[in-house]
Amino acid sequence: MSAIPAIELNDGKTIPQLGFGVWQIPNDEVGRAVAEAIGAGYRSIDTAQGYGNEKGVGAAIRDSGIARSDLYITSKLRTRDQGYDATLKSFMGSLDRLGLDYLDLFLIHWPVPAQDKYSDTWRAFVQLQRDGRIRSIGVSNFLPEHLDRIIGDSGVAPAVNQIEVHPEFQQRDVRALHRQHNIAIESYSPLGSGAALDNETIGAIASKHGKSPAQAIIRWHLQEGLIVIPKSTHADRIRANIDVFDFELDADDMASIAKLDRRDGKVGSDPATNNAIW
Ligand SMILES: NC(=O)C1=CN([C@@H]2O[C@H](COP(=O)(O)OP(=O)(O)OC[C@H]3O[C@@H](n4cnc5c(N)ncnc54)[C@H](OP(=O)(O)O)[C@@H]3O)[C@@H](O)[C@H]2O)C=CC1
Ligand SMILES: O=C1CO[C@H](CO)[C@@H](O)[C@@H]1O
Repeated sequence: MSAIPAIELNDGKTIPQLGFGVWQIPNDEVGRAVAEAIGAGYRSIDTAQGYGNEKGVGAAIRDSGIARSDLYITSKLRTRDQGYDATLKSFMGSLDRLGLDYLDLFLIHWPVPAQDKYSDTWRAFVQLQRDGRIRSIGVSNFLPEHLDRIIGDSGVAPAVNQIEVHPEFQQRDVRALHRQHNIAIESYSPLGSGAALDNETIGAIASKHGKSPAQAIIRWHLQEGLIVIPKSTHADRIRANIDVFDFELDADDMASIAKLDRRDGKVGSDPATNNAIW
């Protein structure tokens, strides 16, 4: 089993570059998937309050027998709990459901500009980090204007912005801006929620290396310096998605994938307008 590389964050902490996402895995099924993932060598798990499966994730990590310090657990604050006091309370709910006394990473799930609470919410995140309850604090689905506002108001830049990135939606201009603030990008829906797996170019590159399309795409994220959190409920796919450290995409492969970027390649919601209950 190859070691998963670590990415250094702007707060001096590190995060495994490859983790396991659990969106759409029900609470009573997530334990089996997380156990498979940990057995396969994943150490980082990405959940969210809105996924409704923090309890199942917590039980699985306790049952795994892996030391807490060797695991990296991320959750995300749901939209309806934004605001300074509500955030402090809601975060304790996550710890309780997960059965943990700290999180490695906690993210504001969506900025939801219409409710205009994300700056106060971020101040609560900064406080929770100072109190030692969260190792690293970050955001998700934040656009550059949302980042500017929280950094301006608090003086603290998030360590991570978790956003949609995959070969058909590469966000190269946004990624360049993040590099200026030294904010790491975590690619969500890294396989385009499955949609990017049928791409012919990806298929040809995968065949050339004797790998699957998912493995070729995950390798692309790693070589782009992105943190990547593919999801699967199938044991064979969970294992295959981490078996990506014995090959390398070459410059031609990377150049071909760069051309797959499309303005309309997005599979998730638009952060400027999304007011979903997450
Ligand atoms: N912050 C945010 O707003 C968001 C965060 N996320 C996070 O990102 C994670 C990953 O994104 P997600 O949208 O789930 O989608 P992914 O891009 O990880 O794709 C998952 C889909 O691909 C399939 N799949 C996975 N591996 C393989 C494989 N090796 N071969 C064939 N098919 C495969 C899965 O099917 P199957 O399960 O049947 O194997 C599933 O349908 C989420 O679980 C969540 O943690 C996602 C969306 C938004
Ligand atoms: O985390 C999430 C899972 O996917 C959903 C659909 O794109 C998102 O809305 C949500 O933020």
